[in-house]
Amino acid sequence: MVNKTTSDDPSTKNPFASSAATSVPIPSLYLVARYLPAQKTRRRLPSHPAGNRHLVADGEPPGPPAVASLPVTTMAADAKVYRATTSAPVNIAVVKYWGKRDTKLNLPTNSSLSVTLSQDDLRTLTTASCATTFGADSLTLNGELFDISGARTQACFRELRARRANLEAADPSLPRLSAMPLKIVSENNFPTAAGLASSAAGFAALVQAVAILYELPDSPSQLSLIARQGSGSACRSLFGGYVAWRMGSKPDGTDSMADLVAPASHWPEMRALILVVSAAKKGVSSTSGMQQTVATSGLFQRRISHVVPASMDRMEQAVRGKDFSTFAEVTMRESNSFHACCADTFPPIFYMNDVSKAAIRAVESINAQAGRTIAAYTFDAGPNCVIYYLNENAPAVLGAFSTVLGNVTGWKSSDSIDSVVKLDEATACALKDGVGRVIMTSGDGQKPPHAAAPTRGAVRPVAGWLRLLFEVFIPVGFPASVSSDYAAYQTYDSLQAFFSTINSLLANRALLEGLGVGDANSSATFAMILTVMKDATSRISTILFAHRFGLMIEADAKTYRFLADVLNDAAFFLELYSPFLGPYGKVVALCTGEAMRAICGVAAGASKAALSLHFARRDNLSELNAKEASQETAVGLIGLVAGSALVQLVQDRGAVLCLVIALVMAHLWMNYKGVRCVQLTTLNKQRASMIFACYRKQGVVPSPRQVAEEERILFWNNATTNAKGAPVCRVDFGKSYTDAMGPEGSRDKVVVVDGPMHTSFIHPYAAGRLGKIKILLWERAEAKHAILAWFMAAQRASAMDESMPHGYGGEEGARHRCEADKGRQESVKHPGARDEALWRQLEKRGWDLEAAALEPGDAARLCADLTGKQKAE
Ligand SMILES: Nc1ncnc2c1ncn2[C@@H]1O[C@H](COP(=O)(O)OP(=O)(O)OP(=O)(O)O)[C@@H](O)[C@H]1O
Ligand SMILES: C[C@@](O)(CCOP(=O)(O)OP(=O)(O)O)CC(=O)O
Repeated sequence: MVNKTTSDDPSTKNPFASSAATSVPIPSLYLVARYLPAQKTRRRLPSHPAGNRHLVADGEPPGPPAVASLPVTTMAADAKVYRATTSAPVNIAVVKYWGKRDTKLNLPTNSSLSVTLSQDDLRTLTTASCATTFGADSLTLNGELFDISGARTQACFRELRARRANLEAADPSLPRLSAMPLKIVSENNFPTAAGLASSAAGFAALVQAVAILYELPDSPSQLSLIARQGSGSACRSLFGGYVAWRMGSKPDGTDSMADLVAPASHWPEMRALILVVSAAKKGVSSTSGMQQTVATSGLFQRRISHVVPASMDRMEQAVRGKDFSTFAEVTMRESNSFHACCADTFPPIFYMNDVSKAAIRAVESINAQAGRTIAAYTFDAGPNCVIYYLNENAPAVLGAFSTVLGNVTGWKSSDSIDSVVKLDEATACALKDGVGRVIMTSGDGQKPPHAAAPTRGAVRPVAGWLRLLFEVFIPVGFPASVSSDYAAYQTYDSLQAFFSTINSLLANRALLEGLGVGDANSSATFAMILTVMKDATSRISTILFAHRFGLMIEADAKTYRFLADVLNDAAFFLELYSPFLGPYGKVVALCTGEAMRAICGVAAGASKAALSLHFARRDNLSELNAKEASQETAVGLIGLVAGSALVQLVQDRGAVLCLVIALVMAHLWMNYKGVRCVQLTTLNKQRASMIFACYRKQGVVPSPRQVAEEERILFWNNATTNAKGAPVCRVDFGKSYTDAMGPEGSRDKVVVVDGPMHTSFIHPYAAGRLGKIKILLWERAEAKHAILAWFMAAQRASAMDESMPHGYGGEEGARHRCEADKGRQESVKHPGARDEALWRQLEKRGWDLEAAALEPGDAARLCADLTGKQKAE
């Protein structure tokens, strides 16, 4: 698969050219290989809006990751720039590599084992190019030229060139890339040389990018032999998941390579929290530090002969058996053993500082309070702490740290953060002072895209195609990068798109017939007028609907998403039957159908945007939208093929009608199932009422999933019921003071009650007529106040009946409540809107208390004037 591009091609603009600390999700469509005419690449690329600090002399920033390059046959070899891009993950060892037995070949004194971290959060992005016109080999790292004369980089270049040269010798038609100078441009989106394994991701990406460029057929293990020579730990970054580097015993190092212990999918619950204590370059590099240890530490000898072999065995078993407690114990012991050897080096090396030690104390305290090992710390050659934990323990582990480090950057959703674990004062202070940033990530690190380039005409293995399909249609980092309801919703959404495509084919045929195609009595002028009218109706409907309902869609996204398709299907029927109507009937049917479709377009677009916002968990909204479009397009294509066959087969009107009815049913059913499984966490009127009713009855807040199961998609009855279960009141937000007070004649019956940041206007209940509570929020009220006001109104309404027409809001209600409370013990008091327990549970259950979904539309606010009276704006 070849993409011939020029620098004018937008895809050559660097989507990643941002500051080194920025974390940008990596697109997973890796099939990009580029052959650029040299004169074109010399033109500067347009500047990146965020600044082009990473653009290099000839405008070749890293582009999107790639896996394959194919030979170019149309241009003279010396007129081209060959280029490939890839990305590689960071790995953090749980059994540490420390010490070399051969410094030239980078052969270790012990085996090691690591967890590959997610590329969504930490990655190196590298572009390798070669051209005869390049002056010499070069490496630009994070925007600056980097010295590549070192033996390790040279060893990588040499090995890679030798392998390419072998390919060229076997097939003389291949361009002689091995003879061309190499230009490497690389970016790390995390601190370099600060003990966060930048050399691992850096050399893995370099080797992989050149391997792709050279189309080397080598496996990751074979490439790990080369990456190892750049930096030992880099050999493990050529794999995702849990990876061992076997030390080997051969003097030439041909058996010192990495292999996969278990893929990330084997233990996908693994998470990592990194406390960035220092992003500065460390004082003693790993390379020199480990050799000082080898030369001077007595402890080190025991480590390599006894400690590590035992650790490797235990760790491999722990990973295979998904035994976190052993995994954690070995991880922490290993980190301690490695740093003890550093301290035993003469002169001693200290990579950890007081903040690192506070992090260790924090982890110990978390484990002690949990009563079992739920977190494990480890430190590479620097003070930054990596804490491994399982997703199920995220609340306890993250909660403990977020309580003290809540103000540093890097926290993702606070959904599951619950601070049950408390850190002692001294530990908390040390962490607060010393941790500058956190990185929340997981052990689902993807390996770099595989370099084995398919030769032309070669058959891609089935697994490869499946992976490619997965990457094209599924968001990067799935399932962690999306909410848990994403997969189910998208499945139903794709199915509904399939049925809808077939339906639209049938409707289109009817539409053409409606316009007069195949009708000898119809004229082109009639068809044109009809088209113009349809178009005008569509545009006007779009504008009117967007104006009237635009603000309401987000709060009731599920309802509007479903309604959109109901309208769409109604439009199908109108179009389908338009050919049987007279000219005026046709005009009315087709224009109405068009208006419905226009409204469907606005409602579906806006509600989909709200749903995507809910699904996106890693700032990946745009990617989700793009993937959604891809999914729908692909399903639409399949639908087109199936539909075309059906349209041919089914011509009879009766059969068409039956088919359309069946398809519409299937389409609506899929839609209904789709929206049903979405577990929105915002509190709209229905969800807020359901939650509060449940809390009042049972003292517990239901989860978003439980609410989603019960929630009405259409026809929600918004009347609040009283203790006897009779509907007594409607609660709503007032549009203005006049609206809240009601008509002049009945204002004397309205009871006005102030609450926290809101005022309720209570219109009494009477037999046969529902009461009404209108809420006006005060100026500066926030989403939480709106929710509280809603709960308080529901609570007031719950006591309404003939004897208490204003519920708890009126005098009689207040008296009643006081007496009732006096007679009751504290413990049996009815749960109420202001209970701390309610708000704690709301947060714990993951409800979003910051989103203003209760007050769709233009919200009115009360503000106090100078005389102290209140008025609505
Ligand atoms: N993107 C990159 N491309 C090529 N080389 C890189 C890249 N990033 C880092 N390196 C190399 O790795 C070196 C840093 O390695 P070093 O071992 O000192 O730190 P680290 O890997 O961040 O920490 P540790 O290995 O202790 O976890 C850099 O000086 C550079 O030579
Ligand atoms: C502490 C470590 O991170 C050491 C990493 O050392 P490097 O791989 O950076 O060393 P060189 O081979 O000299 O480049 C432990 C580990 O990753 O296993």
